[in-house]
Amino acid sequence: MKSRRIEPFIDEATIADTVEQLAARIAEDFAGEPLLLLCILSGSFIFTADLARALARHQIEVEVDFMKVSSYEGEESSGTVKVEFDMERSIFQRNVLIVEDIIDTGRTLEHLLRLLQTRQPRELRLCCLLDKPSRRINGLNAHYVGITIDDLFVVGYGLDYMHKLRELPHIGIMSTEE
Ligand SMILES: O=P(O)(O)OC[C@H]1O[C@H](OP(=O)(O)OP(=O)(O)O)[C@H](O)[C@@H]1O
Ligand code: HPA
Repeated sequence: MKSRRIEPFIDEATIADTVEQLAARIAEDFAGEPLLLLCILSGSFIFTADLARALARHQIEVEVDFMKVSSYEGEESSGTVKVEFDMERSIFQRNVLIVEDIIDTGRTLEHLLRLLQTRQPRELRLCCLLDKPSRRINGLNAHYVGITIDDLFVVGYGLDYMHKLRELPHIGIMSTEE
């Protein structure tokens, strides 16, 4: 039977510093302007909560909305993103910041950005805590990137392995061994 091993990777203090630095940059760019944070469920729920509070410390008022999407490739559905459930608010002529825990291939975000652009936001930007650029299949880049990592499978701080381990306060590298 395979056993699961989780090796410490990014500790709580480093995550907190990273969130603070991201908030400082975002606050500089959106000073005095309203901002709608779009939390992409499920993995981003912890990051979004921390980012929203860090932005409040920088006097940025936010609204928070949620969306759940899944991307899939197949003969018929290639190139689409399935909206599992949509956000409540209109983004027409609003400043929107998509909040993601991780960008891997970039497939999910490429499709989501295309969909959201059709709703004509004033400004649409992307913030991710973790970025795995070596896995990218397209030219997608986030405006705000927390930490760039190698091609590793990471868990914790919202990131899951088979719907588990999201609750870990730090981020670990998961491997399986016989
Ligand atoms: O760049 P990509 O290759 O598209 O991968 C990134 C996506 O994968 C993860 O979500 P996942 O589909 O695992 O769902 P979850 O957030 O509910 O865990 C992550 O939260 C991103 O949305
Ligand atoms: O490294 C990862 N961990 C968890 N979920 C993910 N989705 C894309 N990459 C990852």
